[in-house]
Amino acid sequence: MIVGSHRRYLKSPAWYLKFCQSFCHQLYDSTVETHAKMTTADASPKLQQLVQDVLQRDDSTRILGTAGLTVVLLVWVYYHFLATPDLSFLPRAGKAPGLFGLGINDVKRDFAKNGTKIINEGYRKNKNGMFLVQTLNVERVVLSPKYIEEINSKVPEGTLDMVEGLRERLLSAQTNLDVVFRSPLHIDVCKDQLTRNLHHLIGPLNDEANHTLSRLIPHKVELKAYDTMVGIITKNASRMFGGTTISRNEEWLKSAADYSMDVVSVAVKLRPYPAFMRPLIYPFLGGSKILDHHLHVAKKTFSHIFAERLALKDTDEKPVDMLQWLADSARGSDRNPDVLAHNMLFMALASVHTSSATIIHVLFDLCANPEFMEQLRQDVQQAVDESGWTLAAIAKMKKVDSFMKESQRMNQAVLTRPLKFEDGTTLPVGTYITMPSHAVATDPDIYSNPETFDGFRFYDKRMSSKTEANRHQFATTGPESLAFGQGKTACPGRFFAASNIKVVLANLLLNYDISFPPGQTERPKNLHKGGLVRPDPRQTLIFTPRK
Ligand code: HEM
Repeated sequence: MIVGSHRRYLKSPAWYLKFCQSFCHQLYDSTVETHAKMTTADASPKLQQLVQDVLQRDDSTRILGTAGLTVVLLVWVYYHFLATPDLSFLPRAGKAPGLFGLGINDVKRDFAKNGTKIINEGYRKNKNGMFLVQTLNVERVVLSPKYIEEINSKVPEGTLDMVEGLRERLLSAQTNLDVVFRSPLHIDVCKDQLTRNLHHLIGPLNDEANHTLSRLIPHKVELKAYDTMVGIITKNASRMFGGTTISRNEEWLKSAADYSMDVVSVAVKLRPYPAFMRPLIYPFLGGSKILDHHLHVAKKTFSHIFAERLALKDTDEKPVDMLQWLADSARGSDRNPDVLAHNMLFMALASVHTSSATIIHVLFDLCANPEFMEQLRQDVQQAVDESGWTLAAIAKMKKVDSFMKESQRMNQAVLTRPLKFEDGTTLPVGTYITMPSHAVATDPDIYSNPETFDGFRFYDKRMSSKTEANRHQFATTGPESLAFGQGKTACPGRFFAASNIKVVLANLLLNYDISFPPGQTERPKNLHKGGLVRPDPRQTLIFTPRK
């Protein structure tokens, strides 16, 4: 029935897609039943039917069908028996898939719904060890933060693959992000030039925030927080990418704001298919055209600029922006304007929604705790009065920094980005490891009254002694603070993220009163899915310009 309809399905992409889906579901359903009936030695009727259907076709279809089925079965066997590391010796949190991964979709559905609870329970039971959990994509080993020190100091360089987890999450082989991930260029420029040049960026970031806010919110208005902040952050990030030419380019801004959601949405649609079928399916997904469009916009926006920037000599005066840092650092096949344009799309993916979600959480926490508003405003005013819009002023905004960190602590994703652990005494090659950032952030052994929002929790810690003064900052990472990942593999853009969010927040505080709509006093509940946490995109805020 299925393989026989092969040629007919091939006539139209939609039919072909349906064919692939039904083939997989048939195979999946059949194998589930085969497993359930293994003890009766009775093969699944659906699987039998599938094989019968193939055998009853004419010769050529039969040969093709049989060959196809054999390949599918071999790949499936490889995938479940040989390609997955054996982690069965570890304790597990949440439901376990059946033998050979059967019933895995139910387990994933359960994780989508109860991910936070599952991880938190796993952490409580295995605080000083590690446990296994089936997440929405792969199985991950969740490590106690006590391993951080050991990983950072003893694991040899190159053992942890920083990109592999992201590759898996974004299915980069199909969504074309492998062009970016095949080299560490995007990580290196963030770690090095972006962070080193922060002091050049504060003035332009402030200018951009002013420009946007004066046009977007000239009078009292109620706006959706999510859309508004994504718009402001995309413009500010784009100002750092390439000055006002980029930050005022509406076509690019739209792609930069939408790209990460669109990539994730394609990855979500592709994931149910076995890896070997994804390249066949991808071109027929609606989302693939949208990703092509974003890439087209990125090339149209950046490729001609990269061609000029690559030609600049070291003796030339060079702009201080992401375009130039990428051009200067690119080697080998990365020295290609189109490849660099693709890198810019990734920069948008890494920076826009992460920073937007952070500032939205901060605003929700501010509106729910308005008693902090005036003190934060004074913190900003004093720093700017003393040092102008400079990096020094940003560093002086310690109360704002503390409020941001407390908001991040309370609204943390459950899992940080996973890493591939290549050696070690316990975990086999190919294991995805991760840290339980939400469970740690709400652990009463680490934070007193963890359920209480205390905007100056980290400020008070910094003020408590000289040795603590430079710790507990928004961009500081450590076993107690996992939102940016850890150690050598921590987010390389976090210092820029901290400064940019502070600049935007400081401008909002100085120029507006911000509140929930009348009658609302509590922040909206976060949306949880599969261990990820999002601020509610439906929530509106009222912005009232201050005299
Ligand atoms: C509040 C905002 C942000 C948060 C919460 C955040 C969080 C993270 C996390 C958790 C990781 C993975 C670290 C790990 O492997 O343990 C990461 C990686 C990364 N982030 Fe950020 N990030 C933010 C903003 C930014 C910004 C503004 C940039 C660039 C301008 C950036 C660039 C990157 C890059 C290049 C990577 C490495 C990606 C790779 O492995 O290929 N991030 N970030």
